[in-house]
Amino acid sequence: MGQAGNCALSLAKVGKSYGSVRALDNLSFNVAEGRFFVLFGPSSVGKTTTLRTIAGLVAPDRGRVEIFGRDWTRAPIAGRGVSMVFQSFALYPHLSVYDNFAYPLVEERVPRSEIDRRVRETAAMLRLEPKLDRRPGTLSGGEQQRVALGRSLIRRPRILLLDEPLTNLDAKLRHDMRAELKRLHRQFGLTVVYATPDELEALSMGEEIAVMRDGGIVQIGTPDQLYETPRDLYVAGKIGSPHMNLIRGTLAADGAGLACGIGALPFARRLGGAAAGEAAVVGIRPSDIRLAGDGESGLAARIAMLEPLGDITVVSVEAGGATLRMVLPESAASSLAPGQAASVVLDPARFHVFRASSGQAIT
Ligand SMILES: Nc1ncnc2c1ncn2[C@@H]1O[C@H](COP(=O)(O)OP(=O)(O)OP(=O)(O)O)[C@@H](O)[C@H]1O
Repeated sequence: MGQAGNCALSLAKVGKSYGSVRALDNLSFNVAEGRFFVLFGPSSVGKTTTLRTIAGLVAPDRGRVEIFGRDWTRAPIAGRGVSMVFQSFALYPHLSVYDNFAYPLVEERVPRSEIDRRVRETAAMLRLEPKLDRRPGTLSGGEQQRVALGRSLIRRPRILLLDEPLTNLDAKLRHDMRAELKRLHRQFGLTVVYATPDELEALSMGEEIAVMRDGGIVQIGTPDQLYETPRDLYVAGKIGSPHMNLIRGTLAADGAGLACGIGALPFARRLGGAAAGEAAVVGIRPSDIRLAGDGESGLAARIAMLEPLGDITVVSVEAGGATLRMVLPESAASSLAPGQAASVVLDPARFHVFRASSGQAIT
């Protein structure tokens, strides 16, 4: 975790509509200074509109935006100390890397010698010193992305907004840039708000992740919190790969288990606050299912499919009309074959139980 200091950014009940489209709906969250904060959700969920609202490019219809304790809801863009890197890098193609970096400072009428010092400092930070004379068109995608970052960083923003900055890069470069961004964040204690639809990016970079849906936030937490205690089925389905297995059924009269197609699933402990006979969904992570040991009783199943992924294998089994996915070490899966009978054990201590009606977790 970054140092949880002052509140760098606070959005309270922000709303923004475009005609009948509610881009942002009662959106609230705080970001502590120095934090790497991720807005995570699929396309059209409102991530870009949120960033544009923070940057001052969008005026919200309702709510309040505070940056370091000051109200910026209806204030102009300038002076916020916020800089945004867009998904399309939007570099000046006819200018060298040096001049792309220098441009924002020239606009701010910073003295020439100071510009030169900061351009070189920024280039060093992004390992772009040998490329300063080149034009963007002659750089690789990753280098262009670093130039776009540099152009934002050179203004020394207090808050850096990144809108799906790695989308246009190939897989290897994305990996390198994730590490690069984390390094920059750590080294300079930047406050970052990072929008992405990519689960891996969100989990690997975010110290805190806001899971967005329909212009609002469903849950905010650390990667561990979202993984261990998803608030509802939406979050449960978005965090964790392969996805959580979902088994539908009805709650037993004593709240101590689920009656479902694969039989009675006893819970590790009785659930309070749930009605007997209520339709419910039990979620089980693929890593919380294993093969039964010798002589151990388990659920009768049949191997349906094996997906080897190096060290681990994703094994799909069929049991009682349901398909369950489990993750096994490669060594444990190597002797398995599709069609073979298997006995599997589900860990009741790791069950996640949700109301079928609302999708909310029952705790
Ligand atoms: N200027 C605009 N005019 C009309 N509708 C808009 C405008 N900006 C955003 N919207 C709509 O608001 C909703 C949220 O858009 P937004 O770009 O914030 O989503 P997003 O989560 O960033 O999506 P993506 O991952 O595809 O970039 C969408 O339905 C979008 O079509």
